[in-house]
Order: sequence, then C-alpha cells, then structure tokens
Amino acid sequence: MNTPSPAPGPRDALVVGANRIPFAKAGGCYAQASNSDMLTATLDGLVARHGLAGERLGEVAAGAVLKHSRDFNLTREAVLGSALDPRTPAYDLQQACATGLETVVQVANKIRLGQIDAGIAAGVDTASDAPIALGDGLRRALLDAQHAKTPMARLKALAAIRPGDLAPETPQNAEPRTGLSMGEHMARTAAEWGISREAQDALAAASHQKLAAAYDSGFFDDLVTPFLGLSRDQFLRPDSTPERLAELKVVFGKDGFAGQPGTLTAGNSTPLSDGAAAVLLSSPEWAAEHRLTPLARFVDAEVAAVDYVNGPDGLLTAPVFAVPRMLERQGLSLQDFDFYEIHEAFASTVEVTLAAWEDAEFCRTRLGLDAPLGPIDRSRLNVKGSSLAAGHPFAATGGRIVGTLAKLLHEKGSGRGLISICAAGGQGIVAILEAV
Ligand SMILES: CC(=O)CC(=O)SCCNC(=O)CCNC(=O)[C@H](O)C(C)(C)COP(=O)(O)OP(=O)(O)OC[C@H]1O[C@@H](n2cnc3c(N)ncnc32)[C@H](O)[C@@H]1OP(=O)(O)O
Repeated sequence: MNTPSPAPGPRDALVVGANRIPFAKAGGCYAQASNSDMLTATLDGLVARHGLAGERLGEVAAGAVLKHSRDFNLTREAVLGSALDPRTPAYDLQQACATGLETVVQVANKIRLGQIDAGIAAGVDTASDAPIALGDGLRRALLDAQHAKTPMARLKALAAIRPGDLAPETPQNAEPRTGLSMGEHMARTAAEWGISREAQDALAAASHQKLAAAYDSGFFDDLVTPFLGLSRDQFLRPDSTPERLAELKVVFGKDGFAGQPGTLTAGNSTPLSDGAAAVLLSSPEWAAEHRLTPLARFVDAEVAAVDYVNGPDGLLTAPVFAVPRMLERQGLSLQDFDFYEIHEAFASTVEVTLAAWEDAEFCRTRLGLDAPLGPIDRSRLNVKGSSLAAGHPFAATGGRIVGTLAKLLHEKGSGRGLISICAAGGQGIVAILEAV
C-alpha cells in the first residue's frame, strides 16, 4: 500500500518588497512604451533594489488587461528581458482590475503550500498603446487567404473583403452585456446610493493631497523607480481642491437620474493611465537566506462576483460582498483594521462601498448579516492617496496597493490592513495583510 506523501505547508507568505514605475497619463510620458517595456523596467527595478540579479525565482505571475496578440507570453518575455535568471518560469493571468492582486494571491498561495519559495506578482497596462484589431470580416478573409492552397483560392478569399471590413476595432471601456461604460454603471450606482458630488470631490481632493505628502516625505523612495523622465505619478495634482473639482463638468451620467444631476467628473473618476507594479513574495526562510526584511504577511483573500446584468447590485460592488465572507473566515470585524486600501476606481465606488457596509437593511437582505458591518475610521482610509491621484493602469493597481499597504504595516510595526478592489464584469477581490 502506498504511504501518502507528507502534505507541505501551510507556511507564511511574506511581502518582501515592491516596486512600480510612476503612473503616466494615457498619451503622456509613456506614450511610446509598450507593456513589455514597462513590465521589464518594473521587474528590473525590483531586482536591483533587492539584489536579485541572476536569481532563479519560483515564478513570476503578471497580467495586463489591454494586451496585443503579440504579447501572448508577455510575462515570460519580460522575465527573459530582465536581469532575473532566465530559468525563472512565468505566466500571464488576467482578471480585469483584480489582476494585480490576483497574481499576489496565486504566488502567495504557492509559497504557502511549499510549491515555491519566492516569486514576483505583477501587473501592467497601457491605455496609450491599446491593441487595435482588424474587424471580423477582414481578419477572416486574411486567414482564409493564408490557408488557401492555390493562388486562385487566395485571390478569391481576398476578393471577399468589402470596404466596410476595413474599419478597425478599438477596445471599448464598456461592459459587453450592457454596452455601458464602467463610468456610466458607476454613475447609476452612485445615484441609487445618493452619493453627493461634494463627498466625491472631497475624497478625490484628499487623495491628491495625501499622495503628494507621501512623495514629499520620501514614503515612495523604496517603492517607485523613475522611468522615462517621470519620478512622480503624472496625474498627481496637489492643486486639486474640492472647490476646483466642483467646477468640472459631469462626464458619466450626464443626463442625471430621477431629476438629480450626474456627479461623476474627470476629477472624481480615475484617468486612463499607463504603468506597471510588482511585488516580491517569499517564505520566511527564503527572506532570511537572502537577508531581506519582510514588510508584511499575506493573510487571506476572497473574490466575489455580482449579477449586475439581471440583479439589483451595481457593477463595481462585488468587494462589498467579498469582505464579509473573508471577515467571517478570519473571525474579524470590519473595525479590526489599522489601514483600509479601497481602490478609488471612482470616488463614488469608495463611498458606495462604505455606505453599503453601514446600511442595516442592505447588510441584512443582500449580505445575509444580522447586523451591519458598520463604519470604519476614515482617518485610516487610503492614507497615502490612491487611484484618483496616482492613476489606474488597470492590472498595475493591485501591486501598487499591496506595496503601499505592506510598507505602511512595516513602518507601524503592528496591525493589519484590508484591501478592496472592484473589477469589470461585476467582480471584486479583497485581501488582508498583517505586520510581521
Ligand atoms: C477596470 C476595472 O476592472 C475596474 C475599475 O477600476 S473601473 C474604473 C475604470 N476607470 C474608468 O472607467 C475611467 C476612465 N477614465 C476616462 O475615461 C477619462 O479619464 C475621463 C472620461 C474620466 C476623463 O477624460 P478627459 O475628459 O479626457 O480628461 P481630462 O482632459 O484629463 O480632464 C478634463 C478636465 O478636467 C480637469 N481635471 C481632471 N482632473 C482634475 C483634477 N484632479 N483637478 C483639477 N482639474 C482636473 C482637466 O484639467 C481638464 O480640464 P480642461 O478641460 O480645462 O483642460
């Protein structure tokens, strides 16, 4: 009879380091850079900071939401272009804006199970170099021509191309099942929850002030590597005041809802952005062997999805559902956190998330809870700014947030932090990090 193999782990997975390049406006400083350029630069920044040149890691997991077909092996190619040992395996993963954090979950779980000792989780996106595809008619005709066995058959295939087939297909920032952009979805949800323009603009202004102060204090010195002439996020505008933001015109939900004006503007919505972020994770033993100081421990994660097409829940509200499941598993309450990192897809996303957790009726009927999760201490929310000020290259946001929170916990020396990131398709990912 075979003796079962000893089960490996679970052991701790630690965040040992993080790096990102400053995020740029779409069409801005990185307009000529590809996903591959940005991801490779970000990996190399991490490698240089932590002395990992020539190191063979267990794996690198990364992803991009907007990706050219030539980038079918984006992460592996970035590893081959980096200073890491070329024998480091790599793979691509994509879960819309949850991508960056999902790669962290994958790498952390493999470390916990003893399958690998160390790995990098990363994400990259470029709205400047978004893939423009051929329309279906032209693509099919070209493929038919390529597969044709004779010159005549090739000509016949090409002759099928009609002028209308020549129009390119550009990626749409819209949900395929509703045709609405994420901004339009969010505008509707914000109106349903009665989130005021003032509250959104105040949150956006605070994000800019906090991010600027964090840069000024040197907080990002060991988290951000300058790239292509940029040393701070290009979108960061310390002059963003609530008064200034109040002057901006509505861009999503322009017609308003139930007689109330729309509230989402370019100032309280994330900008289309370019950038990359990476996180180094390892076992405690690997960190000690490499004389690296752990910043935080990865504790848990949860992913939820909502039926935003047929059901009552807004497109970007899935984290609202994921958090109570994770809290229950961990025996924690919403108030048991020293830091809250709630991705500012839109200022109203954060406000709706917090309002839902405070709403007794919603918590009872939609989350199945006896009591609401309750309010958080707002002074612990996004304390170093978030996506409204930094920008939001979709797949890079998770790595930015994990790096920021891990460093906050390391500086504090105790406590835990909650991460919440909404994603397209009605999904959301949440996680907990703890100080070590
Ligand atoms: C993807 C997922 O899975 C989940 C998610 O995260 S969902 C969230 C994804 N994000 C989005 O969908 C939003 C995407 N963003 C956009 O489409 C565009 O950035 C936008 C429509 C919001 C704005 O586009 P735009 O109008 O071209 O912006 P932009 O020209 O920079 O700004 C408009 C004006 O506001 C001003 N402005 C913008 N931000 C400002 C600020 N913080 N302070 C002061 N003024 C500001 C600009 O200076 C500009 O003023 P002028 O017209 O006088 O020049």
